[in-house]
Amino acid sequence: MADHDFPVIDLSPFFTTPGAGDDLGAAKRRQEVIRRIRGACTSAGIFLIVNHIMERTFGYFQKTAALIETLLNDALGLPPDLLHQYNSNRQSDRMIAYRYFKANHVETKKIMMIGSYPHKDPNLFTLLLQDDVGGLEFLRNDQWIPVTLLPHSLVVNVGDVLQVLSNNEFKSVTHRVVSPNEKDRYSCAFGCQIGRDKWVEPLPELTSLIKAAPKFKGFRHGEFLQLLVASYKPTLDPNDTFTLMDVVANHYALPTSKDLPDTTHQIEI
Ligand SMILES: O=C(O)CCC(=O)C(=O)O
Ligand SMILES: [Fe+2]
Repeated sequence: MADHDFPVIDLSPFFTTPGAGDDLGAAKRRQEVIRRIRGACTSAGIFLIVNHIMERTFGYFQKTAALIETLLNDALGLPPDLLHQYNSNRQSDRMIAYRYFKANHVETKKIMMIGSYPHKDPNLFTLLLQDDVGGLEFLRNDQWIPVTLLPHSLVVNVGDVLQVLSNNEFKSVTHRVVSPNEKDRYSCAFGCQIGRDKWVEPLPELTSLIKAAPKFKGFRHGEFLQLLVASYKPTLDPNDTFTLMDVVANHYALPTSKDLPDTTHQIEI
């Protein structure tokens, strides 16, 4: 994927006032947004949104996440509001502010990663606000690709839970942050989470109801999180290899999931 075709999705059709003229045009533009979100989620699992209403508060992230959840719902062709009903308890959502120190703050520059090791987000999706320093990268076809930097944009990452609910239609994206050289980097992540006791399995609307085989067996989210923690072996030793275990693919994929990616990436840091 070349830098210029990183999916950048303009949400302005969702902020026009109904009745303010050209409603038909706005409806078409909304459909086009949903089509492009589907394209981004079925391939890279990551995209940028622009022209949303921008603030840095928890409430703002919650509102934006609710809109994104609706768009993901529609992009999967689900009955209206189904993802919202599945995930109506918002108590697990969380917002984290990060500071990544520039590389020459650490003892050796051989340690490339000091902030975020390669990982997939264990949630429905994450919204990410980053500054202009850069360093966020995602994995596609075994290549690390920098996420395009655009002022006033938010990154949307598909997470593991959405990959399973969608029966592998949407891909959870592997990403990392490479520590900056010149300046410290600041970012803010909002995770659209589910509770630990929530049951996760491919949605019947995308399996039994359309006579498609489920590609994952069901699991309790808390059990999945435990396996995930046990499988993470990050290290600050530059000679070590960090092994990223894809818990979803390794523990829950059913033999029908022929199109699942490789289960383990060996990543040199
Ligand atoms: O700081 C970033 O850009 C990435 C943070 C991240 O990957 C996460 O919170 O899951
Ligand atoms: Fe992440």
